[in-house]
Amino acid sequence: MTSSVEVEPDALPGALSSMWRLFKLGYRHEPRLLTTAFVLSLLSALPDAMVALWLALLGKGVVGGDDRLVTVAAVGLGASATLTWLLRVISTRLQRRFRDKVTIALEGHVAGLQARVVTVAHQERPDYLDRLSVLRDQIFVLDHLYMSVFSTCGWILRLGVTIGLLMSIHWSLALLVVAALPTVAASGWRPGVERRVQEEVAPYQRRATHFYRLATTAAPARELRVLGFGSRVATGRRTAWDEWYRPTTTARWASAVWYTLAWTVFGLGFVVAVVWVTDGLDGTVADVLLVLAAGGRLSGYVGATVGEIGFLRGVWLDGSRRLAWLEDYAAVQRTGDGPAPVRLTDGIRFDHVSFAYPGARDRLVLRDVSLDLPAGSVVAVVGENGAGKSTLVKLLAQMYAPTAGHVLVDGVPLDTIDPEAWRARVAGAFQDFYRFELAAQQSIGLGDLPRLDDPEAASAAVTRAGADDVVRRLEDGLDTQLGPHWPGGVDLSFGQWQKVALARGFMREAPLLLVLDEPTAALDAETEHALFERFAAAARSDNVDGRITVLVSHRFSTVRMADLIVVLDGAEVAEVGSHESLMAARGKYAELYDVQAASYR
Ligand SMILES: Nc1ncnc2c1ncn2[C@@H]1O[C@H](COP(=O)(O)OP(=O)(O)OP(=O)(O)O)[C@@H](O)[C@H]1O
Repeated sequence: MTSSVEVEPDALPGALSSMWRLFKLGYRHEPRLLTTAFVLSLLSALPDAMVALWLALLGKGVVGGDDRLVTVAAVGLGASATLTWLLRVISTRLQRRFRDKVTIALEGHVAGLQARVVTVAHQERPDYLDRLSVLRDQIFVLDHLYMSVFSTCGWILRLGVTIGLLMSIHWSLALLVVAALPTVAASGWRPGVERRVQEEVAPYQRRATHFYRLATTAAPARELRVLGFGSRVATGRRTAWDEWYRPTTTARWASAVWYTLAWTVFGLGFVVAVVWVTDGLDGTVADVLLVLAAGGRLSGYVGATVGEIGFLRGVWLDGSRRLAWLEDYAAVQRTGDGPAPVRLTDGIRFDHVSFAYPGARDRLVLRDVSLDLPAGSVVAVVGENGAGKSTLVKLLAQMYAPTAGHVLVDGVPLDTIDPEAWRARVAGAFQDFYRFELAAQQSIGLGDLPRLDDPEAASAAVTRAGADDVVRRLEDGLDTQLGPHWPGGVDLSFGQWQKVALARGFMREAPLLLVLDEPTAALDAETEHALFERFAAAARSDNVDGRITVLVSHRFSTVRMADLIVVLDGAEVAEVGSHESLMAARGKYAELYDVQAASYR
């Protein structure tokens, strides 16, 4: 068992180890394609690198009048050209196949990892979102890493052959590579600088994208028009875009200057080498031709190697490091492995629980909360907006672990229980529910995966959620496709979607914890009241498992029927008790109740 959900690997893992992990992943999915693509990309490098040798031999043959040598060199040149083309075509086709297949595997892997993380911090923390945005939005580019590594190896092989050819004239010509070192150094250093700048300004890029979506998608379209802030959105996008673009281009321009300086050094070195072979070594025509051909190609190869390594470090490697980080993150998030209880006998206890959201550690959202939720009870949580009600519910559902203190289930710390086992015994509906645009049967059945396609279970859940009227109006009943974006799909009103979400929350028949976090906010007060009356009655009569129902609501007419009411105020528990005892105490609850009751008079 690992210790805590709060262990978070903050730094991105090393580049080489991340790349190695990505290769192992590719090999696991496509061993043969990966190996063949790699070997072919090496093979296709060889004939190209040999061209310098054939040119030198051709020159020597022509100058010395050696027809045999001319023929050999000409055949060599022809064969090199043909093989370079042929191997490149085959290798490109193969690589494309490998990329298609590995992209599908990678997408599945990343989606699986993100869904497997037991907490939701990585989807709520801005710094993690920035880190993961590349993986989420551009997962398809990760497969370029493989190609980039293959090409880099190909270019390095060409470089090796070319240096060997130069050394066949004189060993010191290998020093030409030293003149290329500044270009290598620049390509190792500048992409890192550019990447850091990009990471710094990533929030602006996300904001620009957010504004773009605001301006171009259907959901905010009505408010955008009625409130008339369309032009503000456009200006906001422009500003965010500038905030992203300016530092990015400055860094790119600085890189361009450094690269130019580095290449100037190489150019000078090349000129010195040619002059030295001609004058210093009194080289033959073949030597001069070889140093010209090989040296010229050397610059091309160094350029390509450096460019490829730059891409590799700047883009592709970065993606693999993010993926490795996500893998580590998902791995340490595994928490308790203990079984979930079969039934609750005592209940759930908050023992001096404090909580601050990751990324905002200095702001306690819950402070030293101690609370007993007795088995079999209906508990209502009330408090003003932002008081911490939903956060309390998130801790109960193990979306987060407390920053301090413990949540105990029948005396057992919740973080020692396997989150999946615990969540299998949790059911509920939330105010920020998701509209699953599937057939109604599945949109509801998702609430209990093993019974996804079970119409009887879905119908029972619909009745429990008081959503019969919604299903009755659907032309094909539970078989109706929901969501206007799909063929034959119907859209529902917000309240109807909320009832579908509520039915989904009621799919599980014997949860130990039923969480209702303002799931009926869009329904009228009377409907909500009637619904909760039924829930409360069911919780009291048919509750052999000691199920605890936790209800978050702003409506006191609903809240008053709970056995226990918890009043949160400023991150702390202000009061706990039944409606009657809290009214008698004339504290915060009575004050809030009276305000609401007065508005109904
Ligand atoms: N993911 C998050 N990251 C950082 N802070 C958060 C996050 N979610 C909520 N908060 C903050 O925690 C505080 C409590 O939020 P919470 O959603 O628990 O309140 P609530 O009582 O449910 O409010 P409401 O009645 O409006 O739903 C708020 O100040 C909110 O800004």
